Order: sequence, then C-alpha cells, then structure tokens
Amino acid sequence: MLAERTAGGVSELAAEAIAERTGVRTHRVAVVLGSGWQQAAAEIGEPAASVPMAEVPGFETPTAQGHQGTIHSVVVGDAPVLLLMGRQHLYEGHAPGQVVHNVRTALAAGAETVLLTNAAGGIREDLSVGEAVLISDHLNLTGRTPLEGANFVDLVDAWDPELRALAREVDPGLTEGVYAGLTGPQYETPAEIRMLRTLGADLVGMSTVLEAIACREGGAKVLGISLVTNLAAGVTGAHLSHAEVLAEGHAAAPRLGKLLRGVLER
Ligand SMILES: Nc1nc2[nH]c(I)nc2c(=O)[nH]1
Repeated sequence: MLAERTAGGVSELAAEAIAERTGVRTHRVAVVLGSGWQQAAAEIGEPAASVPMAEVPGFETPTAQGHQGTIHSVVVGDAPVLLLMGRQHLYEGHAPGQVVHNVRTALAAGAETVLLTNAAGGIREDLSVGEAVLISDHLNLTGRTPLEGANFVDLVDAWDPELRALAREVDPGLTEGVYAGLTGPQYETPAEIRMLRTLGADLVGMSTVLEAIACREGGAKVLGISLVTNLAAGVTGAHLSHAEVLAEGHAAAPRLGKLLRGVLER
C-alpha cells in the first residue's frame, strides 16, 4: 500500500535504504530473478551484502512459492550488481505500481541496465523444457499498465537489440521469442494457447511485461530471458503443475547462472 500511496517517492526511499544497508551508493546494473532463476544467483557470485525485501520501503515479501524476497549486492568483474530475488505479481492482488516497485527502485539506485528473468510456458513448437529464450518483444495482455496520465512511452526496441546480441555472443545457441504476459494465476486453456500462438506469442507467463514498461519509462535498457519450464497447455496432452515448474528451474540453474554471469561480465 505504501508503494500505492507515495508512488514516485517510495522507490527513492527504497534505493536510499539499499545504499545504506549495502554500503553501495550506485548499482548500474540490476537483475530480477524470477521463478527458477534464484538458484542461478549463486553462480553469479557471493553477495557482498544482502537485505531482506521486507526491510526495504515499499516491498512486501513475495508470497509466490519458491521466491526468496531478498536483495543482494554482488560484485561482478569490478562493478556492483543489484540482484532482486523474486518479484510481486498482479495475481497476488498487487496494483501495477507495486508490481514494478522492484525495477523503479533499481532505477532509483542508478541502474541503467535491467535483466528481467522469468519462468514461462513454451508455445512455439521448437521450444523445449529447460531452454532459456531471449525475449525479443512482448504482448501485454494484462489489461494493466504501471504508467499514469499522458505518458506515451515508446516501446520500439524495448527489448534491447544490443543486449540480445551480447547474450547471443555468450551463448550462440540462444533463440529468441515473443513473451505474452497475462495476469494468471490460472494457466491457459488449450484454446487460449492456440489464440496466443495465432497472436504471435512464443512464450507465456504471468510477470515481466509491466516491469519492462516501467524500465523503458525510466530510460533503462532491458534484456529479458525466459526459462521454459513447461510446454504450454495443449502443446502436449500433459497437465501443468507449478511444482514441476520449480523443479525444472532447479535443474537448469548452473547453466542459467553461467549465462547470466557471462552477460554481466561483458
Ligand atoms: N500464463 C502462464 N504462465 C506460466 N508460467 C509458467 I513457469 N508456465 C506458464 C504457463 O504455461 N502459462
């Protein structure tokens, strides 16, 4: 609610608290680690300092299963990187301003580049479970926005082409896809997946699109990477389970950590 009431000021308050608690005034790069990516954080490096999200203004402890709700400052190469472990989702009942508090805080802390990671359902037939996919563009199907008023943010190249090229240098095997962001928390019906495929979506999830919009509003470059942890409904006859989602993330962690570290070291 704090983020709701004092929108605009609360991210500065949060950034100030992070600077005080970590001893790092400016973090030029931030990473949001979504479901399945938290184990990858250990591969990025040992945190120099950590702060529970619940102790930073405007954050609530994420309730989504598998989320840790911690903010780390990690030195990668010679630069401090802000790791945000977990995120808040629309399906938890949060307003858009609360959902994007993480990235607005990162920008207030000096971030000029934000890596957004998530777990997603694979729609495109050639995608497989456990695969990391670069986000090339998104469909915001949440019906919501973190923006207010006549704030006509340009979203062409919102998913930064140079950062995507850099990620492909790190791992030439990476493919790209369009991410459809929905509110959830239910997974889609097979008919909805057929609709999303027709609309041009390759991946489907319940996060990320609002954060990307907020990053672009603040002028930060964005790189997005999805971990395919299930094939979307109807792609196979299988039923979906969140437990499998988390298990897949755990299995992929070492590879994902190497990818993130490779990108962050560039
Ligand atoms: N909407 C939606 N979100 C997801 N998140 C994950 I992991 N898999 C899915 C999925 O199949 N659909």
